[in-house]
Amino acid sequence: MSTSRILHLAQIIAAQTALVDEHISNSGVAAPSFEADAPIEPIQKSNAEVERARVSAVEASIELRQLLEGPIKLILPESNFAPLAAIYRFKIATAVSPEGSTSFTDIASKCGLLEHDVRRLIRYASAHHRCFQESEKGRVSHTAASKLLAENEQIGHLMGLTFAECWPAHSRSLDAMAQKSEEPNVSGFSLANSTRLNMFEFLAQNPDRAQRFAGAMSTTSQASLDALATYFDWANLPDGGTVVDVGGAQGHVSVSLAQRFPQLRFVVEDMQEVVKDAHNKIPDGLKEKIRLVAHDMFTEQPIKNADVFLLRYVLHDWPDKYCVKVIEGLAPALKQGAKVVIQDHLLPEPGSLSLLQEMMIRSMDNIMLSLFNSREREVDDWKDLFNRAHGKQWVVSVTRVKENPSTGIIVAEWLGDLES
Ligand SMILES: C[S@@+](CC[C@H](N)C(=O)[O-])C[C@H]1O[C@@H](n2cnc3c(N)ncnc32)[C@H](O)[C@@H]1O
Repeated sequence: MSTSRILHLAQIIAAQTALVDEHISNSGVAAPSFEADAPIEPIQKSNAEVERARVSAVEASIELRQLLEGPIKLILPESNFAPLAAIYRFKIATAVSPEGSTSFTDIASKCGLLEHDVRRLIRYASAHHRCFQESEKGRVSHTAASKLLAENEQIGHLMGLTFAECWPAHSRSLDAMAQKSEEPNVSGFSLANSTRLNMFEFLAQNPDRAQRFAGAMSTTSQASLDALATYFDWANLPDGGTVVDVGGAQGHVSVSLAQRFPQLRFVVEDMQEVVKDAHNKIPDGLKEKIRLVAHDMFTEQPIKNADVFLLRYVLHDWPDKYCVKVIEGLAPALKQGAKVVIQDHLLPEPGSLSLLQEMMIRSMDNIMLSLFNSREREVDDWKDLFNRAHGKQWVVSVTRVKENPSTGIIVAEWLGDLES
C-alpha cells in the first residue's frame, strides 16, 4: 500500500524533528518553549544541517495542517489583528509584571482601558499567538512572546511597523488598486493616512513614526552584507575608486564595504533629513573615506565619473516609472564602463523555492503594494527597467543569491554615452 500524503508529511515531521531534538540533547541547549524564560532563537547553537531539518519540519507541518483543516479554512483564515494591534498600541505587555502575575483590573487601570476589553484581548492573544498566559483565573503572566514585546525595542518597532503602518495600509490597498495608478501616493498607506503624500514624504513630516520605521529597518543581516560583498567584484575596482551609495540611509552598507575593501571611497546619498548629522555615526577610522550628502535621486546625479552606483533595497520601494526616472537621472553622470549595482529582492518562478521562502517573498511583494504602490521584481522586470532607460546603452546581468534565493544582485554596465 502506498503511503498517503498526510502520512508522508507526518513521517517527515517525525524524522526532521528527531534531528533537531538530537542536536538539542547533544549540545545541552534549551528545548523550544512558550515560557517567558525561553530564548528568542527557538534552536540555540544551530548549524546548517539542523536549520534545514527545522525548516523542513515546519513546512511539512504547515502542509499537514492545511490538508487536515481543508479548503474552507484556507480561504477563511483567522484574520483579526486588532487584538495584537491593541496590545502594541496600549502597551499592554509593559503593564504585566516582568516576574509573577498581574490582575486584569491592574492591567486595565495602567493601560486606561475597560477591564472586559483587556480580558478579551489577552485571552485572544493567548489562544491565537501564545502571547500572555492566564496562570490562574484573572491573573496574567508573560510568555516568551509577550516578554519580547515588553523588553525588546527592536521587536517593538517591528510590531509598530506591522500593526500601526502595514495593517491599516493593507485594508485600504484594495481602494488604491482599483485606481490602477502608477503613482506612489496612490497606495493603501496614503489612503489609510488620508494624505496625498507618498510614504517617504509622509514620514519626513512625522518624525516619531519615521524613527520607528527606521528602527524596524535597522537590522541588516550579516548574510545580506556578505552577499553584496561576494556577488560583485569590488576588489577589482581601481585604487581610490568611487562608489556612490544612492539611497544609502546613514551609511551602514558603505561602512561594511569600506571595512572589507579599503582601496575604495564612498559617497552616501539620501534625503536631507536622513543624512543630516549622520556623519557622527561613521566609525572614526572611516570618516575620511565616507562622505554623506543630501541628494534627491529623482534629479540628475551630481557625482560624475564614479565607478559604481549602488542601489541597495531602494528600487523595490518605487513603481516602475519612478525606477526608470532614477536610472535616467544617473545616466548623465556615467563614464563608459561604470556600473549600477543593485541588491534587492528577486521574485522566483512560482513554486521554485521552498514553501517558507515562497510565502516570505510573496508577503513582501504585497507589503510593497500596500505601502508604496511598488513591487518586487522578476529577472525580466529588472532588465525591463534598464531597457526603458536608454536601453541600448546597458549590458545587464541578474544573479540569484544562492544562500538566499529570493534576492539577487543586478549589475548594469554603461556602454556608451547619451549622444550615441
Ligand atoms: C529601504 S531603504 C534602503 C537603505 C539602504 N540602501 C539599505 O540597503 O539599507 C530606502 C532608502 O531610500 C531613501 N530614499 C527615499 N526617497 C529618496 C529620494 N528621493 N532620494 C534619495 N533617497 C531616498 C530612504 O530615505 C531610505 O534610506
